[in-house]
Amino acid sequence: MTPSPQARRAQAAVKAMTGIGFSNALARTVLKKLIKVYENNWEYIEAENYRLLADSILDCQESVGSDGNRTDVSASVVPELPRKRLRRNQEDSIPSPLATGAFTSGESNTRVKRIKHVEEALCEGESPPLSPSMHARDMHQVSDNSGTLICYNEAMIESNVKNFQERTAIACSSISEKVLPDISDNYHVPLTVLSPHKVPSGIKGNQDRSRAVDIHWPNASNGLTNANMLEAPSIWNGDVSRQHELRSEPSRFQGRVSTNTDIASSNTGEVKLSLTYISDCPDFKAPNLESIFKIVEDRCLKSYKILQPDFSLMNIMKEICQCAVDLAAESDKDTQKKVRKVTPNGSGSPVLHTRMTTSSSGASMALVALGSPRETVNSFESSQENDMRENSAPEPSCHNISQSLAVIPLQGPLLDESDIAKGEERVRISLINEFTSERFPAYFHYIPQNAVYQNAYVNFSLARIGDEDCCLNCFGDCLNTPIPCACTRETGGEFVYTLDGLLKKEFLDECISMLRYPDKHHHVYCKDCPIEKSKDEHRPDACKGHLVRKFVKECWSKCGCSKYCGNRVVQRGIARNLQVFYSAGGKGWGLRTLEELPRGAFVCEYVGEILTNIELYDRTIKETGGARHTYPVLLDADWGSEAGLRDEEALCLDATFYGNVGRFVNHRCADANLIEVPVEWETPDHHYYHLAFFTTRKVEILEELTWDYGIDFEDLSHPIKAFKCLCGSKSCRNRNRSKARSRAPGPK
Ligand SMILES: C[S@@+](CC[C@H](N)C(=O)[O-])C[C@H]1O[C@@H](n2cnc3c(N)ncnc32)[C@H](O)[C@@H]1O
Repeated sequence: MTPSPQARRAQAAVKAMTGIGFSNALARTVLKKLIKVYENNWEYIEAENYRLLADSILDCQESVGSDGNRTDVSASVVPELPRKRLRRNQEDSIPSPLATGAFTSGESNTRVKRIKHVEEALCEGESPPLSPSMHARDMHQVSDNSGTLICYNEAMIESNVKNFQERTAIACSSISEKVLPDISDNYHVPLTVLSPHKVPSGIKGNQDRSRAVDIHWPNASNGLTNANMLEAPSIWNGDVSRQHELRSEPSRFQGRVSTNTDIASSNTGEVKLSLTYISDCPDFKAPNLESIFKIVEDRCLKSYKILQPDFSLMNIMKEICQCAVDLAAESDKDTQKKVRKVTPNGSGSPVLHTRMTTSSSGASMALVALGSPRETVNSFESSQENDMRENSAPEPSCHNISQSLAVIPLQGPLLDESDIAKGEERVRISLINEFTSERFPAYFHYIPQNAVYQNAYVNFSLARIGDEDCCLNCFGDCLNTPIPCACTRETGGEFVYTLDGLLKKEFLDECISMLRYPDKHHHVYCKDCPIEKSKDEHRPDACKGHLVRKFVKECWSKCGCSKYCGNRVVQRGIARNLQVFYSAGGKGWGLRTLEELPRGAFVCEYVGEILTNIELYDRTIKETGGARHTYPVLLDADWGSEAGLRDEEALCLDATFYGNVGRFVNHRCADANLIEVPVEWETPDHHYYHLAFFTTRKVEILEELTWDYGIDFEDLSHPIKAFKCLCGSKSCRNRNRSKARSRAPGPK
């Protein structure tokens, strides 16, 4: 009788096993279990010349412990069904050690196969299928003549390696040809060093909340340190769910190297772009990433006739990130037909925020994608699901060296919809989008007070505050004393606040008039204007003039009054009910009030990083080619009063990366309901001061808060490109170009 196909396959499997020295009985027993567990799915059993079967038999042999006691074969030997075959493509190109006949049996065979098995599990992100009897010492350092292959710490093995992040050491290096003589070198060289706990250099502040990622670009010639290699698996953690082969055009170098470029995204929202070299040439060295970028840029400039002088591959990378964001938002729009109200704990829409930062040294870069990882994946899910199971992301392994660019999401919620200020303000400030699927604004770090970025000279010292600049002998509330204290010197011997904490009418009127009708007010002209210098350092134009602004001077720590003194309004922070909301009409996110505000009410400060003018220039021009809208505000209220302002004294506030709710206030030409007023307290020196928003009129509940950025929409030479104004004001300067006026360079 002709054996059934199933029987024929079983016979072949057993024959293969006896052929390499296993007993017929054991092979049959284990095979039976495998067939059962894998539900007759022979594909797994037959793969790589029955590698799974061979490994299971080896484990079975070991499970007959050193004490001679046999453990239950079904429980301990047969591995669980594999969840995903992440490296199938690569494995296909690598002959199985069994197939090559490189190993016979015995200890070295067992060891190498185990290594391979563990290594495969690493790449798949599964816990390595260590048998319970495997001794920690076996894996603590598995090495042979070729050097260290894999190291685990004992604790991890004992806990059956549940979590890769608990791993303290996994070091990989190439398996030498002595060990795997016929394995083609498959260079999958990581260009990146990924650490989810590092903050990009150049970014200061609360570092552990930021949880951004540093991506370094080591020279391939330097190679990766083992430490570098340690981190990659924990990030990918095996749940790569989606992979797109962007291009699979093997470009032949010296006839023996081909490359693959893949994009993969994981269930946790990571996006990984990887460039894989496949070479059978033993001397092949992966090139340095910067050189690759340079060549690609040159080629693009030539072949694609790209004209922008600031074209760079990094910008293209940023574009890719931006497209991912747009696509995610688009795809969500399609799936959500109705507008949804975002509730604090509600499940939101897919959104991926991207941001790039460059360190001042330029040696490292970070591409950070932020958002709701699960949802990000959802946005891609429907169409490509099956592809992803088949084509999985190549992962670094002992015989693979990988080069990759990775976009890593921050873990956990980034912005809290119930309080975007993260508890940093006296009041909660909620966030809502009733119009689009965008759940959060682009990433920024909330700070309630200004913070120096790097070089700005901001010196707060009690010694620098003279007796004439504080009210040492006051007590309680200065506003209640019959004679105005020394702190009113700046404002002509009068407090500018009413007993209700509002700006007095006369003071407010003058501030408004100054900004709305600048030509009627006094200007000063710098000898060496920092703005003009930042445009052209060697041949700066003459200063266009700066308004001499009116300052509010609040009492402070050196004063004798209490913290609740009526002359301390801005420094006590936000007291009104505000909300960040998605504004209709194309202006993006904005700020509105949830309570009625009287005229002259303090709303919030404009908080950001304190930068020197040069730093601002570097940030906006050198790093982004001027294409990005940042949020800089010049602190030029007193620039003209000093000849030869030093760079570290010509300051501005940039709320792009760090800021408070002030960064959401949109622009309105001429008749905005907020006005920015310079306020000093910690220093009498006007290089640095606070910018506080006060209402110019009564503002209704839910009304959007706006201020006039002072943009000259006609000044096309300004380094920071203006946007197309959608303020809707009758006096919009962008629409009535002839009426456009120049105030401070904009956006201010
Ligand atoms: C300080 S931010 C305001 C918050 C911003 N809307 C957001 O979504 O983050 C300034 C940016 O908002 C947009 N914007 C503000 N006012 C606008 C207006 N009147 N018309 C069009 N866009 C505006 C511009 O993109 C500008 O660069």
